[in-house]
Amino acid sequence: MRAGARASAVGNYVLTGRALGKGHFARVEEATHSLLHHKVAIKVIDLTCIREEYARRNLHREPQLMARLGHPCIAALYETMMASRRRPAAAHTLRLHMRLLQTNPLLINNSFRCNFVIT
Ligand SMILES: Nc1ncnc2c1ncn2[C@@H]1O[C@H](COP(=O)(O)OP(=O)(O)OP(=O)(O)O)[C@@H](O)[C@H]1O
Repeated sequence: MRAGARASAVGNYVLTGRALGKGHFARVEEATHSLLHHKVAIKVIDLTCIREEYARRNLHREPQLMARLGHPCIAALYETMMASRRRPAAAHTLRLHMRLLQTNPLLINNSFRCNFVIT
């Protein structure tokens, strides 16, 4: 954990303070399960940044797809969680708890090809 950073918990997971990456609407952070001690990646999607009605309506498509897939190229999804700091009824983040990939998932080894199409 970074010097001066405070440990914060998401359910049973404690954020380690290590940022794994950043996408358009999300940041991805490393966390450790407080009882099982295994590490996961938590993708925190900021719902307040999503303005398009289409994107809001289809918010759960990514996790629904992830939950159906099992492949070494795709991080397994463990759990999803809607969260709000103040009002639980007005969730402002969607969190995806997934397998921590040890290498950058965007670097694809030339000797390995994914032979499937997601429709
Ligand atoms: N399961 C994971 N384990 C380790 N690092 C991860 C994992 N998932 C994502 N990351 C890191 O976080 C970065 C951002 O992930 P995210 O899924 O938000 O990005 P993206 O797909 O590139 O962006 P977007 O979905 O906004 O187009 C990735 O490029 C990767 O470096």
